[in-house]
Amino acid sequence: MSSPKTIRWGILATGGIAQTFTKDLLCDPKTRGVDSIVHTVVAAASSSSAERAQQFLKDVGAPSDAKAYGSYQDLVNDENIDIVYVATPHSHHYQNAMLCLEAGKNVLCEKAFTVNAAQTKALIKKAKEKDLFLMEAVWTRYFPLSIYVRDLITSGRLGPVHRVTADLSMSMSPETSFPDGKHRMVNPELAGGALLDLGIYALTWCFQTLYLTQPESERRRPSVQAAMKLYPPTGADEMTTMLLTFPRRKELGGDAHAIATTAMRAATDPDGKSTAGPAVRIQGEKGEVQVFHPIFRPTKTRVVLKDGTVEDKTWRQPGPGQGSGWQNGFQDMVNEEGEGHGMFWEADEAAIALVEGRKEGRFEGLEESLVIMEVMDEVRRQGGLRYSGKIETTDYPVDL
Ligand SMILES: NC(=O)C1=CN([C@@H]2O[C@H](COP(=O)(O)OP(=O)(O)OC[C@H]3O[C@@H](n4cnc5c(N)ncnc54)[C@H](OP(=O)(O)O)[C@@H]3O)[C@@H](O)[C@H]2O)C=CC1
Ligand SMILES: O=C1OC[C@@H](O)[C@H](O)[C@H]1O
Repeated sequence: MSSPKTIRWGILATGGIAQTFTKDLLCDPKTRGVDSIVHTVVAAASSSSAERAQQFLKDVGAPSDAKAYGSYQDLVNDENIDIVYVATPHSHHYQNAMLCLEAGKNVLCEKAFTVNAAQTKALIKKAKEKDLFLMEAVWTRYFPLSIYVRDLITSGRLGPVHRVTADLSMSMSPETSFPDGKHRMVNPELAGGALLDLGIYALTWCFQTLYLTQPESERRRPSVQAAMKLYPPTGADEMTTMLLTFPRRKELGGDAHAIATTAMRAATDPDGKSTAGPAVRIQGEKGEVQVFHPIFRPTKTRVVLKDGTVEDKTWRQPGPGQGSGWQNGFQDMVNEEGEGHGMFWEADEAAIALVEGRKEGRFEGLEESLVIMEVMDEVRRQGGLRYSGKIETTDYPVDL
């Protein structure tokens, strides 16, 4: 067997998810059955200071020779980096990812990919022009649990799937959690709001079950009807409801419906024990598969079939992780002792793609990311949510 290829990561930004992701990168891939690659962190950059980047590298346990930069430009100039993970707020993804691509770096960029579809299109064009890898970091798509659910659909075990409902709602008060309105969840200057932050996971479940599972030539953009409730102090959306119709040929089951919902004040799982039921239901002619909250990092599925079958499964993340989960200003997530968080699956996918010379992820290609952005554009149009010109623009570079 040939020795594993080392992929050298640069981390752009040092906030909450950058920490969680980087700790996961440093979990040994062999513990999850991956032996063709290993990850290393060669540098991190903070827009605030090199000292902050240095502290970050220490906190995550990066190799002692990893470089700390005080600007994103310095990071992308580093010739020892194979791929950059972009972990800034939504508003900054377009400018930051473009900075990386312009400098010839492959990119894994946090969700939501960009603020709008035009920006996603421009990134795709640039990546193709430069022959670089580009992927939206929708980590959940790469979980074994997601692969299992998609296999249930494509194997025909559920029969033709006609409807999917998916909800990610958090049970919190924005007034209490974000009193000054500056947090990225509610701040329009950071492209905040429920849709781009949380609703994208509800859409992810609709898309990975009703779109990705279709033969490529049969995938069609769904039509959309949407309602949005805006949060008066800032104008970001606090609750968004989407009804999608996925066009499908009669022989493949005909049109399928999906309802994707997200809200700050309501709760998918009020008691934290799933007593209220599943967060996602994928319903076919022979029965359904259910996925339980939280749908960004689910650990539990249930298959319920008309023939009386009930199959429960628990999906723990491999380790050895640094145990902590993460804390993002309104919600803590504590992992089981020794577990990783689960962000390594997407990192493995990106690394393996680099080794294989692929330019996109397998479980959410760039075309699908673009269609999802188009859907979110339409939802925002119907709901009356527009961000400032400076963060909706495709101009580059723009100082944010
Ligand atoms: N996949 C997942 O599970 C999760 C994904 N996310 C996504 O990750 C991204 C970042 O979220 P999160 O890490 O929670 O956010 P944080 O606010 O914790 O971190 C964002 C970082 O971005 C950098 N940054 C650059 N410009 C700005 C600015 N104007 N305002 C604020 N920060 C800025 C800062 O790093 P520095 O000073 O070092 O430059 C900051 O620490 C978002 O896209 C979010 O949707 C978030 C949580 C979970
Ligand atoms: O991606 C995410 O997943 C978990 C949420 O709590 C977080 O706000 C969001 O950005």
